[in-house]
Amino acid sequence: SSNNSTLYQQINGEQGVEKLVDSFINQIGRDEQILAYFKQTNVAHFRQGFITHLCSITDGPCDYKGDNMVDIHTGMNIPEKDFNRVVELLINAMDEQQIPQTVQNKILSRLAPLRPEVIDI
Ligand code: HEM
Repeated sequence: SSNNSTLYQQINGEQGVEKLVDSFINQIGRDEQILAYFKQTNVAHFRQGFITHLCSITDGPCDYKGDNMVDIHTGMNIPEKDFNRVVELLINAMDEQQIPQTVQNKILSRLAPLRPEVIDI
């Protein structure tokens, strides 16, 4: 059982997080509706920031030092529908990386509280 390991270890550490974020970015690249939000984005910067943030919220050895979620997403006016779509794209990426369902659910439950920091601001 992996009950004694961090969520970060359960997604295969640094290499696992990098692969997951690359799959996620690929998913975004194939979704016109969501891709539109990223038109002005430096993808390399987004990739590194998302990797560090994910490492941090899965109790990995990272300290996310980027802007907070509210500051980053303010002015994007993201509706709930698009938030839900991004969650779907992340699930697709986790499926692609064959992350077990139980582990996926734990990751999603750590992202859920951030919802009000991202939606409609
Ligand atoms: C819980 C959900 C979410 C989390 C945890 C999250 C996290 C992040 C993080 C950590 C970054 C910064 C990466 C960096 O350091 O540059 C970022 C940037 C960004 N996010 Fe989110 N995000 C979420 C939901 C969304 C949604 C739903 C959208 C759009 C539909 C979105 C659009 C963006 C865009 C466009 C950027 C890049 C901003 C820029 O160009 O500087 N995010 N997000």
